Amino acid sequence: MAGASVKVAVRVRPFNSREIGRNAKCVIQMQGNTTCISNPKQPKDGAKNFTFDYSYWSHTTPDDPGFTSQTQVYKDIGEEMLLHAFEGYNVCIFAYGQTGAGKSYTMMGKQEPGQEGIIPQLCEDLFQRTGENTDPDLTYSVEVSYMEIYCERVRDLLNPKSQGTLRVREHPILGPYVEDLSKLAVTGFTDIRDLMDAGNKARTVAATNMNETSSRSHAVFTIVFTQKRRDQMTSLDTEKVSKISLVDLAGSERADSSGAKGMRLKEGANINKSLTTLGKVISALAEMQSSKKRKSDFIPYRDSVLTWLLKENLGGNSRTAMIAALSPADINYEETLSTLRYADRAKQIRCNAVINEDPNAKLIRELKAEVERLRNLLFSQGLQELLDNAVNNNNNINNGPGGVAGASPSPLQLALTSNGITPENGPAPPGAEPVSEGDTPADPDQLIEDGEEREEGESTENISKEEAAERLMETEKIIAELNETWEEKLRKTESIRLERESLLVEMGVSIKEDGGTLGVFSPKGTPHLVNLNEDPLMSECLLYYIKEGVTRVGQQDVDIKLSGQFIKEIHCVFVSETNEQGEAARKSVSGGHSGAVSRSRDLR
Ligand SMILES: Nc1ncnc2c1ncn2[C@@H]1O[C@H](COP(=O)(O)OP(=O)(O)OP(=O)(O)O)[C@@H](O)[C@H]1O
Repeated sequence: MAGASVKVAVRVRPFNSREIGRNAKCVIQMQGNTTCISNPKQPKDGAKNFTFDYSYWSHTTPDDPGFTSQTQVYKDIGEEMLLHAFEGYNVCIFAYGQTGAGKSYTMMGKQEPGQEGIIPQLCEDLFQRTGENTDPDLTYSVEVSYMEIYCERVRDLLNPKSQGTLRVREHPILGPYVEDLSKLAVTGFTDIRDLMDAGNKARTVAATNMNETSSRSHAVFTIVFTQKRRDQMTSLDTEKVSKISLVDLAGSERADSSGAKGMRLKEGANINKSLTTLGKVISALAEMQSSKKRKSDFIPYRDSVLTWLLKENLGGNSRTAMIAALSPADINYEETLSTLRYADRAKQIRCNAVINEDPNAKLIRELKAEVERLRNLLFSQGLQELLDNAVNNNNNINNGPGGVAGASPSPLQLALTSNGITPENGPAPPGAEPVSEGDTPADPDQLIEDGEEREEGESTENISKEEAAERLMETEKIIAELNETWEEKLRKTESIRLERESLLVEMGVSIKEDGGTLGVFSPKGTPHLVNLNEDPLMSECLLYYIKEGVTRVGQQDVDIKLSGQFIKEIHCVFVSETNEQGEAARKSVSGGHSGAVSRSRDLR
């Protein structure tokens, strides 16, 4: 398995209504695994051919023999990656492409038969397979996290309490990770589907509140899949843990072609920072393969949060697949060509995946050794008294879980803070306000600085007492997390679920079914209107359900009349975001609009 290439697929979608309205021409052709793109402006320029592991033709309808369905894409890519996860490898599937090219459709899809994307199909398949297990010595556990990276900041999509930005940190043993990102225990497909829905909803709501659109953020859905086998003779357990990372990247269009201005342009620059860095990482990895000269420390993983967190998946310990989503339309020729080139480069990346056998025992051993080293260091700096206190009181490290990680401060934390050791960038001191957005951004510049000061895996010999104290707390917290029992994880998941539900009700984003009324409710007078539009360039309908009656949106009155579960009438005039020429597209809607209702059903 070592040295396997990144699997690369491209997929072309049908024309959307805007493209049909403009009489768009299809510039993509596919034959076997070859994709051909022709330049609409310079037919003489000749067509360009690219070969990938898969070229998926989804431009037509299922009755076309060459058509590739959601099921087929899952079978080729999702299932293969899931099987690698069962073998114990880390796996990653990421979707790349211009806004509206079909990334979310391929990854998430729609909640309609035959329209589910890779993520729900993979989750269902995972539980189908684990449910078929008849070996009493083999048990499985599944944990899920879902985060969004927007403008280089990380948000937890599953934990309503986590309102601000999470810190991206580096641990000398574990590598890059997101501090305090919730990892929720799930016991079946329904659990995971509910979390997926909750996360998608949180993503849309957050985007609406901040006047963004979800196409500007990267969404990373992670499944930690653990297989535990009991050896009857020794009564010892061995574990294989694989991390399944499923990534829906932000739209890849360049700022100038999306007509972005002002704030949008700035956002674009930040998003492009992640995507540009991803491009640089892919190029550097490809070059490393071809020249065999450069060392991996040349790869600019640290230059963006996205590449830093996906480090293992890009050329490291992972089996990785990339799906590039293509627009078929002539108007998008330049962007589509650039997507094809990007995908072509990704083909050259090779990853060195290894089976993650028994990492917990090894990890805990290594982490304990690290704690020992750090203690010795603090001891040598005259902090013996502090350490004695901590050792006497702290049973987190040596005697199993002393409580849920991230809950109250440990005796060691208290001892360190009472001795005035609260490192500048360390965890918040006990009783401190939660980290608010802007306080500790996951700033890649900071990551670079950190990297310059402390190289990966560097020993503890040369670090200051502040750093040692910080690292000690960090390691202690990680050990507590690793020691958490499955029951504790389930309890934590349930309490977060209850919090999430009550928060959504408070925010007015909930579904109430009293005699068929379906919508977004507002018990506290908070916004009645949630914009669930995913694609600003496709101006079919920007406004989604609300309460019956007139709602004022900016300068607009939106008048909605309901009939059972259907919007009977909707009257409004709205100005969409800029179209690709940078003009504001104005459109009025009136009359019945059942489409809006079917989208609002996605809120369920
Ligand atoms: N293969 C496909 N078959 C049918 N419809 C598709 C396909 N791919 C995309 N679409 C439709 O095209 C629209 C845009 O797709 P999608 O939202 O997946 O784009 P995206 O690349 O994720 O955009 P964004 O960057 O905004 O998230 C959606 O309405 C989606 O349902």
